[in-house]
Order: sequence, then structure tokens, then C-alpha cells
Amino acid sequence: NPWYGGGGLFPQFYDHSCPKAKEIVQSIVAQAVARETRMAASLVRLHFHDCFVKGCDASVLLDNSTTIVSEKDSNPNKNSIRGFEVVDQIKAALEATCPGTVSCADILALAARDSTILVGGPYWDVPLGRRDSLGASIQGSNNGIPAPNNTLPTIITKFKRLGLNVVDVVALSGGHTIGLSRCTSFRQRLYNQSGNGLADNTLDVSYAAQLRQGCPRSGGDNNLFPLDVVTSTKFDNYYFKNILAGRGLLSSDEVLLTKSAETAALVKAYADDVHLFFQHFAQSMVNMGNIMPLTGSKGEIRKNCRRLNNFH
Ligand code: HEM
Ligand SMILES: [Ca+2]
Ligand SMILES: [Ca+2]
Repeated sequence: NPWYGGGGLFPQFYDHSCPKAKEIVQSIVAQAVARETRMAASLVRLHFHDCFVKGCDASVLLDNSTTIVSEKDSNPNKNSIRGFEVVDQIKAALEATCPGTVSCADILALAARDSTILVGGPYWDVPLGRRDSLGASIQGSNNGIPAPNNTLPTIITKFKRLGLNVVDVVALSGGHTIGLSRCTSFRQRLYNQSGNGLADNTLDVSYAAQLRQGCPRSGGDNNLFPLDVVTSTKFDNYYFKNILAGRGLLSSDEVLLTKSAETAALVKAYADDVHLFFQHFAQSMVNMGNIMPLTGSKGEIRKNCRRLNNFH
């Protein structure tokens, strides 16, 4: 059935219960991205870090409380993940228009799509109807979200566990065509990639020298660098062209080219054909958004994305 995604979600879910839902999300995301372009990247990543932990259920949005250990303090998220204030603003507007109707998990999926379009990326219909979790998993966040120094087999395994495939790995890594990374996420490549005191030899020499300027051996952990050194505010295929030129920022970006013929072929195909990348990215975002949604009477529709309705 073409109307339904893998998880029983469908794009028309709010057409009767909250017909303005999509435009409300879009207009607040547009304001936020106009204020700060990076917010588009941060909102795309927020959906990813939600879906990879217990599925797309807004678990990532819960704050610490007596019953919740927040995913916000996990290794991948701490001092890194952002966009929560924008989600709060969207939720407040939706509660004012259609109280108790639109889930925080669906807000994340819509905001990721709208963000992508606003910086020049592809459109896709977002399957909807997710409900919000009654818990969070900091352990799931620490273990389930790939780390930048993971090997390619480990990264692929972390995707496959969730029903995603190698095309999804490479296409979704293309999300790094926008946004920023902290020095701490790639420092090892600049100084001691293989424990021999040498820089990663796959790094372009002048790019590595440029990175060392702002990312010293010690200190500057939170200094920020574009994930796409050519067009970090534009959703395009420079991320893949950069990898081919030894200018991928993270080890997890570079290994797509050097550790598997299958992923390398996709990197080259996307570098050659932006339309193919856009088509695959859109499909893979739908695939990611279908990971283990709560539907029917499972979970709840939170009134405030940061806490359970029955909070203490
Ligand atoms: C394939 C495995 C992946 C790894 C190892 C990875 C790792 C990272 C790391 C280390 C950062 C920088 C964080 C920091 O230093 O604060 C980052 C940023 C980012 N990631 Fe990924 N990522 C992966 C996949 C994805 C996917 C699937 C998406 C979305 C489709 C994505 C979207 C982003 C975006 C947009 C940013 C920039 C966020 C901002 O500027 O606020 N990443 N990623
Ligand atoms: Ca989740
Ligand atoms: Ca770009």
C-alpha cells in the first residue's frame, strides 16, 4: 500500500485532526533557520539521534527527572546535540492549535525534512503517526549511535540492527554536507590516527595542517569546524566530493571510501550525481523515520516534549 510506510505511518495522519500541523512546523523551522543556518543541521541530527535509540519516539527530548535518565547526557549527545528550544516552540504552537494531537516524535521527523529543504536539499513526504515514548535510554544512546572513530563494519552493524542497509549508511552520512563538528570528534586523525604519532595518511596534507591550526593536541575540544569544508551551509553533494579529495572531516566519513568497495562505489556515484544522492537521501530518511515507531495506543502524545505527561 503506497500510503503506508514500513511502520504503519502515513503522511496524511493529521489531515483531519490537525490540518495546519505541517505548516506550523514549517514556519517555525523557517524562522529558526533564518536566525541561524546551523539549526537546519542540528534538527536533522536530532531526528537521527532519536531514531537510533528505541526508535523514533522522541526519547531524546526527555530531560532528567526522578524517573528519567536523559539521553542528552550520553557520549554522542553531551555538549553536542542541539535544537531543543526550537522543538519546544513548535510544540507550544501545536498545543495552542490542536491540543494533545501532534507527537514530539513527528515534530522531529517533520523538522528534519523542512530543515533539509530550507538549505537546498530534497523534499520527501514524511510518514506520520508516531507516538512519544514513556522512557529514555542513555545506555542505548551510548551504544546505538555510531561514534566517529568506529570502524566501518561497526557502523554498518549499528545501521543493520535497525533494519537499515549499506545504501542507507552512505546516503545518510551525506547529512554531513551541512553542520559543524567539535575538534574532539576528529582530533585523533590529526595527531595519532594509528597509535604511531602520525596523522591519518588519508587526510589531504594541507587540509590536515589547516585543521591542526584550530584543533591543537590538547585544549580547544569544543572548537567548531565545518563537516563539509566547501559548502557547510548548503545541502549538496560536496561532502562526497570532499571525501574523494582527502577532505572528509571525520574518520567515519573517510572510511566510506577506503574500507569497502561497495560504500566507495556509492561515494563516487553521489559525488558524480547530486540527483541520485538527493533521491537516496530522501528514501533513506523515510527508512530511518520508520524505525520502531510507537503507534495505536502505545506511548502517549506529550504536552511538553521534555517530560512525560505523568511526571513527578
Ligand atoms: C554514519 C555514522 C555517523 C557518525 C559516526 C556521525 C558522527 C557525527 C559527529 C561526531 C558529529 C559532530 C558532533 C560534535 O562534534 O559535536 C556529527 C554531526 C552531524 N551529524 Fe553525524 N554521524 C553519523 C551519521 C549521521 C546521520 C545518519 C545524520 C543524518 C542523516 C547525521 C547528521 C549530522 C549533522 C547534520 C551534524 C551537524 C550537526 C550540527 O551542526 O549541529 N550524521 N555527526
Ligand atoms: Ca528514540
Ligand atoms: Ca554542503
